[in-house]
Amino acid sequence: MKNSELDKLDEQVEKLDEQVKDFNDAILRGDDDSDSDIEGHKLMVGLFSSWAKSHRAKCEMLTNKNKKKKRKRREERPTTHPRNKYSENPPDFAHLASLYPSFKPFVFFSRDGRPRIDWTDFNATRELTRVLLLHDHRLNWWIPDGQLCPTVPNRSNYIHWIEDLLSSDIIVKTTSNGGDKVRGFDIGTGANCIYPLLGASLLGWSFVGSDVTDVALEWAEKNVRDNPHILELIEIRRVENGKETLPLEGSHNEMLISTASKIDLTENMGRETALSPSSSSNSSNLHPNANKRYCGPPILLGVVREGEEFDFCMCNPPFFETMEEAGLNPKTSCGGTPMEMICPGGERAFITRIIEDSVTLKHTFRWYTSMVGRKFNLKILTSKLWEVGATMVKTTEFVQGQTCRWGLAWSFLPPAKKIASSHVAVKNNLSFMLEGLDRKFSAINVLQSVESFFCSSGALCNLNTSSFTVDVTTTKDHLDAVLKSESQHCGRVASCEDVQEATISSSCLNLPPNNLSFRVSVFQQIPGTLLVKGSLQQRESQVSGSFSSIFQRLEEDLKQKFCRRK
Ligand SMILES: C[S@@+](CC[C@H](N)C(=O)[O-])C[C@H]1O[C@@H](n2cnc3c(N)ncnc32)[C@H](O)[C@@H]1O
Repeated sequence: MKNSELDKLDEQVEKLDEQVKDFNDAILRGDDDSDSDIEGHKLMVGLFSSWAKSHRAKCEMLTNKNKKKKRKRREERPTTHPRNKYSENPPDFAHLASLYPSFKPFVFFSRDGRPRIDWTDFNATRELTRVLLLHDHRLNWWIPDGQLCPTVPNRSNYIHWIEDLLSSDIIVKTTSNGGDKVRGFDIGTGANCIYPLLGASLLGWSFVGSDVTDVALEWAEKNVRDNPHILELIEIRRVENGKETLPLEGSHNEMLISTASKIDLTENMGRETALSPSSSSNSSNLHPNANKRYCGPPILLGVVREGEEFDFCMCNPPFFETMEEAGLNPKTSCGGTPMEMICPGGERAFITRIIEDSVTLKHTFRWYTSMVGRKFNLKILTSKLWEVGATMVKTTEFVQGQTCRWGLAWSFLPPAKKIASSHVAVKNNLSFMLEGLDRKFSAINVLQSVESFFCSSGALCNLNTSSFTVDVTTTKDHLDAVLKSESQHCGRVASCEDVQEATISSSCLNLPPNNLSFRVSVFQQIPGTLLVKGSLQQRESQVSGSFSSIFQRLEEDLKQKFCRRK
């Protein structure tokens, strides 16, 4: 409700109150109307007045609530990746216009004096992308009219997220790929070839970029050739279309098949997911496209060559099923032809095929990743990944203006054994695996044990069985007590691999003066394996050392209680 509407309600309440006053005066004066009439009117108006007041109060409460909700949503929204060139310095249109005359005609100044471009003008968005790639990345770039035009800040986020995945220790590192050299595979690189261009110029990665259409292949190759400094790093590869064809606009439904092929991933998945324990398989049947299968050209299988290995694959899939769906955002014009934007079954079918391929290709890639356009699909795809035995599934959110997309990553490599080790002591997020769990133990038993581990020292704990989390708040004294009591198990602790950390005593810890608040979450990985994650709520670096130590103690405690000795 707007403030002007609240003002109107105020006016009405005021008028009704005035009428009640008039009636009171009339009664006091003993006016001609019979007393009972006046009393009746007064009662009615009085009732109206109190109804209007309570209605007004409710409206105000709702308005405030909505405002708070909106503010909270804005604050909670993840921002640009911190290493993204544009996170602190968004593109300065006026400056770019002064440097690049071809960009100048597209820049205008709004009433508040800020330089703007018309996001619904394809030529403007294409020219912006061209000058940003040239100015900030020294890349020569162009695409023909109507082809999908990428926004540089947004595409950079995906590259930096992959960089994070590759540098994290959550899955074992493979060395077969020649040490530090990173090699990626961009599924559907498009005419714009944006990911290989950014990955090669920002980070020196090499790429295979695949595509199916002549125009994409021709222009991707041209964009690579026009940048001789990274020419050697990028190979553009044609996907042979074979017998299967991409849909013509409006005719895709006939091309969808619902019968099982080599692995039927469209079956119900009756299992909790790490993303949301409540996103059960049944939800997959709510969607009209639940069982539609991708039947276009090959994606990875048949395109990746014998003996090839990659650190990652990435994909900005054709998100939509129809062009009507694709053109839903009237606020921007980033182009996009049917071949780029749509596929039978939409993104869910396309990514499901990547998952199927990954089950066969397994360790050919260290990380498989894809963008996902709908949160609903993210949940379903995450379920599928656990079902097919991925050892690790990670998700993230990419926000660009009003558009929200998700990143999905998975791997079949073994998770790294000891994640809470000394070199990650300064991190705010820690995790470890509980492997070889006895059948009789579930995630709930582990959660309860986490709760009693901290509660026994007087720490405040809040166990939430629907989100599978325990929120812990400890004071310095509680923390001291936990660490002291645990150090009594020193004989056992000292015998474990990470002697360096196990010998830390509570007295030599730099305990934080204030409370330490963190969340412990438990996720089902595969049967008999749980992932335990700890997220520190504070950002101060001085508390993360204590957090790491306490988390290490928790790991020892849980492993002793739940894991079978090998
Ligand atoms: C949404 S566009 C992404 C283009 C570019 N990567 C980007 O982010 O702007 C999807 C691309 O996938 C391509 N494509 C569709 N099916 C494919 C397949 N089976 N293998 C490789 N590319 C495919 C389309 O031709 C299109 O260029």
